[in-house]
Amino acid sequence: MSKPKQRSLFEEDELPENPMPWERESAQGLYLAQIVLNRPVDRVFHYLVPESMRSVLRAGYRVRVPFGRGNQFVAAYCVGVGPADENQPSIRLKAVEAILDNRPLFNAKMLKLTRWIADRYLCSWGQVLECVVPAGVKNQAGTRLVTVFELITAVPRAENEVAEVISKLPAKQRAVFDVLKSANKPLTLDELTQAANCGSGPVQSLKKKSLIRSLQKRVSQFSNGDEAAYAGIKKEDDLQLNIDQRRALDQLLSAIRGKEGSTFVLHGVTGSGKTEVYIQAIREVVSYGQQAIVLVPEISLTPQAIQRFRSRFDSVAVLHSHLSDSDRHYHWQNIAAGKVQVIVGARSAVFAPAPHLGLIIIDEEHETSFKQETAPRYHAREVARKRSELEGVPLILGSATPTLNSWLRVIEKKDTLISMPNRVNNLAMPGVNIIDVRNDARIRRNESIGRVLHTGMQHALEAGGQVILFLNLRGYSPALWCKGCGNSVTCPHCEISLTWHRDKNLAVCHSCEFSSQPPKQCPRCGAPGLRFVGAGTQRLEEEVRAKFPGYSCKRMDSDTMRGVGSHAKVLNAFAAGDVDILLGTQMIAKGLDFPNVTLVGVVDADTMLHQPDLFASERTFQLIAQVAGRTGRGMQGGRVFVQTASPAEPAIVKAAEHDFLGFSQLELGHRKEMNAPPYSHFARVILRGPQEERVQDFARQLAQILSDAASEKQLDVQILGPAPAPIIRLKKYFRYHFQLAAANVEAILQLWNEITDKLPREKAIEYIIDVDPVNMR
Ligand SMILES: Nc1ncnc2c1ncn2[C@@H]1O[C@H](COP(=O)(O)OP(=O)(O)OP(=O)(O)O)[C@@H](O)[C@H]1O
Ligand SMILES: [Zn+2]
Repeated sequence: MSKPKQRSLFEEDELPENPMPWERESAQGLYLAQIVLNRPVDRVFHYLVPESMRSVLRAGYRVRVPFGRGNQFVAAYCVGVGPADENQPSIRLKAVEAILDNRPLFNAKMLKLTRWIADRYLCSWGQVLECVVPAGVKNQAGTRLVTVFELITAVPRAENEVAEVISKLPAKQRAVFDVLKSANKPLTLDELTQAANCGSGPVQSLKKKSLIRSLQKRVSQFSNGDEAAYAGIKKEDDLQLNIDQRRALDQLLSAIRGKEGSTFVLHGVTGSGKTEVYIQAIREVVSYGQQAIVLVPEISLTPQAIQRFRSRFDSVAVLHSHLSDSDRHYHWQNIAAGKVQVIVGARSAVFAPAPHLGLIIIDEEHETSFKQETAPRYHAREVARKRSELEGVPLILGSATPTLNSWLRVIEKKDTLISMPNRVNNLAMPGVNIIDVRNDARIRRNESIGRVLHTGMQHALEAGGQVILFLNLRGYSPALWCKGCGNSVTCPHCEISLTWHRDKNLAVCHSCEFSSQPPKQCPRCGAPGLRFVGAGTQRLEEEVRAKFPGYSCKRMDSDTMRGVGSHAKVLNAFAAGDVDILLGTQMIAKGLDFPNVTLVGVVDADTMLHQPDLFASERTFQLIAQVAGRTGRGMQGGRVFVQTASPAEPAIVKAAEHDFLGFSQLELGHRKEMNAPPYSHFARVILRGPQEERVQDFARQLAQILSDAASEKQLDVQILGPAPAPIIRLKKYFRYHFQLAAANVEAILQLWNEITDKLPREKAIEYIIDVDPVNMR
């Protein structure tokens, strides 16, 4: 693998002042661009820079180059330019064919950051760069090329000659000429003919006389989405901070003023007012003319959350997944031009091209959606950490339930803890009751709402409060079960139970979206009469409507929330009190701040618990603590009922006690014993292919090679597995996996880099590597 040379990689001013003799020599001859492509191979290619591009082309530009034997033109990224060095054979070099944008897409810091991601997550630089630039920017969405006309000023003719030609122009041509002259900028044909009140003839004549010329110009036609976004939003003053908030802010301000690239873990209980602290910290950097990036989970990009930022700052760009290419391009340009104060967005907003970044914030830092599941498999938290270091700006990781990863860094004093242990306005944390449903007659009858939760809901609703019910399974029933053979019906392509969606009468695979009419007989044993067992949100909704007929109920899950704006509609209705009971999946678990919610029900706390997953306990704790946090945010207080069949489970008990410290101590103890993350790093190699045996064999082969290489190179990396992946069959492929485990991630990276070129290939078998995986399926 040819690693790029650091010397001429970034900006020209980083070149050594006194080049070596051979460099001086070749500098007179060849000028080369270092080019990376969106391919899985991490290699830098050298291309000649034609004379005409020399003064323009720099690192950070997107270019078009001929590639491969057929010399197909492909888009690629220039990561460095400079004179060829003596090792560079000059013959047979191809040349850059075109520069694709009129300004570089990356500055030196972004190039360093993306190079770091490629190294840290074992993918190619080109893949990272490709992922960082939105499609709308690449295809220049929302812009078009138009022909414009301008005066030719530098004419190679004597001035009096020109004056004479002009004085002899017919009236209409003269009018066109004068319009252009007084406009002092290029005009389109329409603009020109309208202002000169003529047809296109005179324009063409002037062109023939070489007095004017036409050229192509790219113009934007962005619809001004921002005005609409700001319509109806009243500007609001910052709140008066309470003591905890004040203390938190002061700590942050001193880091901001000291230009420290350090990380703060803001551990504030649910409802402690973290957002207000973020806002006032942003206020400081905005006052210096700098920008702030706020990362939030996609599902937390609620209208309520967006409004909180828009009501405080004049220009907030919200980057969510429903943006059109053109809107995304518009925001990118505005951000790059420094016109945006605050960028709020999901994972990929960590790459926002803010020119004067002052602060990065990650809210709900425990969310797994900050990890990207396709190449480049980066974690936005780690990328943000690196970016903050490179830019010398603080990073804030906020959560009521920080990850154990972040928490260990606090314990080890690598990051700084800021605590906000109390809710605002002296509100109490809600009381949480753990309900053991093992002996509940209703649950035994296959209902979802047990006796205690039912009574609780009744009281809350009668007192005029609102209720949130949380269930992490969508669909009607998560399984179609056969009495005959005791199996449930699985997807024909995946080893996953089909979920019955009653509204469409379809059995759906939640992994590959395969769907079919539910079979009448068991596909395995042929017995008739399959039973729908268990409950998802659809069935829960039905039960709620039947049991609480006088109250209005809305379901929020990815089935009901497909349309753009559907999310906003339901939340607005809930805020207005038009909805009494809101039920749903993860979507309703985070960030919502509705003071009238007096009861939260966790319908089944065990769904997360029994996953064959290292993080099952941590996720269960986070989820319950977060859902519980949605209540007691007003003067009426609030209660939480957690239904479970494992009432003694520490993750559940600690969440019920709002005891993050206790939970983290316990769980970190376990992890340490097992030498598991965050005490070690994992990289997961996942293989897939159409034939199980061959996938298994190949997995063994790879694992052996890696294990041999580790002992040969004396790298302290353990190979765990291979074993069938928890979902052994997915989308028609059989899957096996193994882990590389080490105390330091560098050892894993080094081992992989040593061996990756030498790994065998097997037709029809693909494999990937996922460093610091969060998804173990
Ligand atoms: N200093 C303050 N005075 C009065 N109200 C405040 C103050 N700070 C925040 N609030 C209000 O408290 C509520 C909770 O704040 P916020 O949503 O920021 O909490 P949070 O810490 O982010 O909670 P969660 O982790 O549950 O999302 C909001 O309605 C906010 O407007
Ligand atoms: Zn499937």
